[in-house]
Amino acid sequence: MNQGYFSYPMPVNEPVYSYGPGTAERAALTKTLAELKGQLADIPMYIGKEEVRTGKLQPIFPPHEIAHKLGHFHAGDESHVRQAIDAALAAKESWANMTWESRANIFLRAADLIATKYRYHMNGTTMLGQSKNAFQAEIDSACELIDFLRFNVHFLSEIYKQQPISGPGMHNRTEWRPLEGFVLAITPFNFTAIGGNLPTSAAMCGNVVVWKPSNSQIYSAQMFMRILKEAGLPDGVINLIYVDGPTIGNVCFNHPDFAGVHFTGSTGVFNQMWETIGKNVANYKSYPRIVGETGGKDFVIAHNSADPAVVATALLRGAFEYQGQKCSAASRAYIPASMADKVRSLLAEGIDSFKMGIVDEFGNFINAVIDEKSFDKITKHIEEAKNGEGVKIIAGGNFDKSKGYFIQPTVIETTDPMYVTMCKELFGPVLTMFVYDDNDFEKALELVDKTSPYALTGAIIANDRKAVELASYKLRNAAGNFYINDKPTGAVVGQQPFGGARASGTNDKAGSMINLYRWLSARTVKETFNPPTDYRYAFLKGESEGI
Ligand SMILES: NC(=O)c1ccc[n+]([C@@H]2O[C@H](COP(=O)([O-])OP(=O)(O)OC[C@H]3O[C@@H](n4cnc5c(N)ncnc54)[C@H](O)[C@@H]3O)[C@@H](O)[C@H]2O)c1
Ligand SMILES: N[C@@H](CCC=O)C(=O)O
Repeated sequence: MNQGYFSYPMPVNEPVYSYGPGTAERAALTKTLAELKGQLADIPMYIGKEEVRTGKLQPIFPPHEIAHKLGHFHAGDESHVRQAIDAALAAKESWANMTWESRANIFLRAADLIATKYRYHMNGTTMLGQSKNAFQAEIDSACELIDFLRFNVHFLSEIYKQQPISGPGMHNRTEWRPLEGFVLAITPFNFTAIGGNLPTSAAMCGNVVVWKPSNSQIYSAQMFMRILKEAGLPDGVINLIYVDGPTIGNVCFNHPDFAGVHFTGSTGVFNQMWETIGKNVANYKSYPRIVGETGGKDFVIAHNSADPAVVATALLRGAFEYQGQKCSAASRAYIPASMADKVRSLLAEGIDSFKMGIVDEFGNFINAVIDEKSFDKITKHIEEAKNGEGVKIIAGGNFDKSKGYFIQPTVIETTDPMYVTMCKELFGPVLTMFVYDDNDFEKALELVDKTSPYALTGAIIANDRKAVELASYKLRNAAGNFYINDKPTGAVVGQQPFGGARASGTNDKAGSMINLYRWLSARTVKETFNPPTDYRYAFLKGESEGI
C-alpha cells in the first residue's frame, strides 16, 4: 500500500472569471441558468448509499423571482437524523483507514470537477437559489470552494508531516487520528463555499459527517454533494439531510458518539447549541469539539488623512455587495466631520447608480435578500430610521417584495453612536454612519471597540501612518480580520485566514491549519528498540542509563 511520502504542495488560488460582456464564460453561464430555470429539480437527502425521498416537499424559488419554482426538496424528520448518524458510523472505519492520498485525491478531484465540468452549475444554482450575481457566485461557489478543498489538502499534509524527535534507541511518532464518533456540520445560507467547507474539512481528516445546510442553500448544497459522489466520496462519509435545526440538535447533541460540531451561522443559535452540549457533556465518549463562526457588526473607520473616494468605495462594496449578507459586510461607518459631506455625496451617487434586479441580467449589481423574514426585519429598521429622532436616511430607503425581496441599499446617519443599527446585526443592505469630530480620532477608536459584542471584521482607512498604527493597536481585539485601506470583505483562502473572536465565534480560521487541528485527535506512540530488563536506574547501579 502507501509506501512513499506523497507531496501536496501549496496550491495557487483558483483564477476568478470576469463574466464580462462577450466572454465565453458569460455565454456558458447564461445557458446553464436557462437550463436550470427550465427544469423542476427533485432534491433528495443523501444518507449512506440512499437518495431519500420522503414526499414532504418544500418548494425552492429564487428570492428575486418568487413566482418561479426551481423545484423542491424532500424534508426529513428525527428518524432521518438517526439514519444519517448510523450511516456515518457504519462508514467510519473504512474511511478512517483509507490511505491519505486516496482521501486527499477525492477532494482534489471534486475541486477539479467544480473548476471545469460543473463550474456553471455550481454558480448557477448559487445565483438562483441564493440570489447572487455572477461575480459574487464565482468568488464563492467556484473559487472559494475550490480553494478550500485544495488548500485544506495541502494544510493537512503539512500537519501529517509534523512529527516529534526521537532519542537514541527509540522511535517516536504522532498519529493524527480522526475524532471518535461523528461530526455534525451546520451551515448558513450565504456562502456555498462555507456549506462545502464545513463538512469536507472534517471529512478530509478521516471523520464521518452529518451535514445540515440552511434550507435556503439546499439548491447549491445538493449540487456539491453530487459532485463529491462523482469524485468518489464513499457512501456514508458525508450524509446530507434537510431537517429543522432544533430536531437535529436534539438527536445529535444527545448521542454518545457526538464528537464535534462545525457550525457557521448566527451567534444566538451557536450559544444555544453550546449550552445544550454543555448540559450533556457527561454523556459523551470524548469532549466534543465545538467550532463556530458566528455574527458580526463590522466597521469601517476613516481618518481625516484618508482619500474620501477610497472611503466611499470601501463602503459601497463592503456594505452592499451580495446585499450586505456577508458576515464580513461593513454595517457601521465612523467618518470625520471634515470629510462627511464628500462621503455622503459619494455614497448617494454610488447607490443611485446601482442596478437592482434578477441575477440572469448581468448588469444588476444588487439582487434580492434571502427571504421574507429577513426582508421584514431589515425594512422595519429602515422604516424606524425614517421617523426616528437624531437619525435620518441619507441614501436609498426604498423596498418592495411584490416580485422578489428587493431592498435598495440604504445609508442611515445617526448622531447617537449607540443607535440600534450601529450595534445590532441586521444582515442586509443597510449601513449606519456616525460622524465624529476630527480631533476625537482616538475616542472614536474606543467607541468602535466598545459599541458591539462582535469582533469579526473591520477596516481603518488612512494615509497617516501614525493613525494606522494607533487604530491597529486600539482595535487589536475588535476584529479577527482587520483591513488597512481596504473594504472588510472578500477574504481569500490561503491569503487572509478568516474568523472572528468575542461574540463572532471561536476564531478557528476556516481554510487554515488552525481549523483542521480541531478535527484531529493526536496519539503519540513511543517505540523502544532495546527495552530494559532491570527496574534499577543507573543512579542505583552506578551506571549510566537513560530514563
Ligand atoms: N463568522 C463567519 O464566518 C460567518 C460566515 C457566514 C455567516 N455568518 C453568520 O451567519 C448568519 C447568517 O446565516 P443564517 O441566517 O443561515 O444563520 P442561522 O443561524 O439562522 O442558521 C445557520 C444554520 O443553523 C441552523 N439552525 C437554526 N436554528 C438552529 C437550532 N436551533 N439548532 C441547530 N441548528 C439551527 C439553520 O437551519 C442553518 O443551517 C449571520 O449571523 C452571519 O454573520 C458568519
Ligand atoms: N469570507 C467572506 C465572508 C464569509 C461570511 O459570510 C468574506 O471575507 O467576505
